[in-house]
Amino acid sequence: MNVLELKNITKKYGPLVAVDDVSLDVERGRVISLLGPSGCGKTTTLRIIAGFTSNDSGSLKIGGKDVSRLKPYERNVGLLFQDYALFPHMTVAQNIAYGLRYRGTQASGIPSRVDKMLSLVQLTGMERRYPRELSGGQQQRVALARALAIDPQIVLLDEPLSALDAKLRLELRIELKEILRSVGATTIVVTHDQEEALSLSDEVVIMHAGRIVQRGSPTQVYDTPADKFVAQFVGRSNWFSGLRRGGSGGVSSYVTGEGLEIRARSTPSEKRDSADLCVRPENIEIIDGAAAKVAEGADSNVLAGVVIDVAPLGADVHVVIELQGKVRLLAIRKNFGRVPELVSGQPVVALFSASDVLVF
Ligand SMILES: Nc1ncnc2c1ncn2[C@@H]1O[C@H](COP(=O)(O)OP(=O)(O)OP(=O)(O)O)[C@@H](O)[C@H]1O
Repeated sequence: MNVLELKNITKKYGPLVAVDDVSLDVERGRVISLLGPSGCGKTTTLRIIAGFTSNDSGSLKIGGKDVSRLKPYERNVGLLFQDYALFPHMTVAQNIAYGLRYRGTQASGIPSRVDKMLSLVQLTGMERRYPRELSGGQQQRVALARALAIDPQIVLLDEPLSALDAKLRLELRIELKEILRSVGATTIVVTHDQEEALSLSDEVVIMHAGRIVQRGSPTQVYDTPADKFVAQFVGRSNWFSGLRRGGSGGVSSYVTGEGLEIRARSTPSEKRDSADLCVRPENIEIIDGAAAKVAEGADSNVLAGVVIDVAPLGADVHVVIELQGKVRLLAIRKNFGRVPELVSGQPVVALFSASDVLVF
C-alpha cells in the first residue's frame, strides 16, 4: 500500500517553476532520498508534503487521504527539519513529548512513550537534560525521537546529519538507518550528501530543475543512469565525446576529437553518429607502462598515458593520468598496501572494458 501519493504536483515562485509536475508514490516502510543539485526543488517538495508550503496544482495523499487542506500538525507527519530545532527551554523528555501533547495523547500514556523513544535512540537517563547540555549528535537523536514519538505515517528528514562533523555523521548515519528500519518508518530524506543518500535509502529519486529524472535503487541510478545528467551527478565519472566509426560483435567504436579510439558495448537509445561516453573511475585499471604487455581485445580499451597526480586517500588511491597530452582521466584503485606506488610522470596504460563504457 502507498503511504504517500503525490500526483502532478507543481509549485511556482513567480516565473520560476520550483517543482514541476512531480508524481511520486511511496510504499509503506520504504526509505526514499531526494537527491539533486542545489535549487532542483528537493526542499520545496518536502515542505509541500509537510504542509509548510502549498502547491499550486496536483494532489497529495497521506495514508490514502487527501491532506492538501490540512495544517502540518494535522497530517500525522514526523519532522526533522533544520529550521525546526529542539525547544531550548524544554527538557529532552518535554521535547519528545511535545507532539504527543499537541495531538491530545492521554497524559498517562506519555511517559512510557517517551521512555520507549529514549531507549530507541539510546539516550535513556538523559530525559531531564536541556538541549544545551547535549552534544550535537545527541541533539539530533532527540530530534529524531521527537519526530518518531507520534508514530507518524510518514517521516520527513531535511538534512538530518548536516550539522555534525564527518566521523559522527557516519556513525549516526548507520544508527539512523537501523532505527528507521526497526520501526518500519516510511521516510523521505533530503540530503546534499550523495553517499548519505545512497547508503540510507531503499530508493533514490534524482531531481533536476523541479522534475524527477530517475527513480531507482542506489545501484540502479549509479550503474544504469537514465541520462547524461544522472550519470554526471551521481558518483564520479570520466567523459569523452566521440563520433561513431563502426564496430562489430555488439561493440561500437568511437573516435574522439583528440584522436582516441573508445570502444563501447552499449549504444545510445536513439541512433546517432556522435555520442558522449562515460567511464567510472573504479572501472579503470592502471598498469605500469614500462612493463605493459597488454593484449588489446575488440572488447577492451587500452590507452597509453602519463601519471599526473597520485592522491592516497586512505582506503582508495585517486590517480589522474593524461592521455595524448590532452585528456585527463581519474582512476580509483583500492589501496591494498602491496601494489607498487605510482608516481607523477610515470608512463602507464589505462585499461577498461567496452562494457564499462556508458553511451549517451
Ligand atoms: N520561498 C521562496 N520564494 C522564492 N523562491 C523560492 C522559495 N523557496 C524556494 N525557492 C526557489 O525554488 C527553487 C527550488 O528550491 P529548493 O529549496 O526546493 O531547492 P533544493 O533542491 O532544496 O536546493 P538546496 O539543495 O540548495 O537546498 C530554487 O530556485 C529556490 O531559489
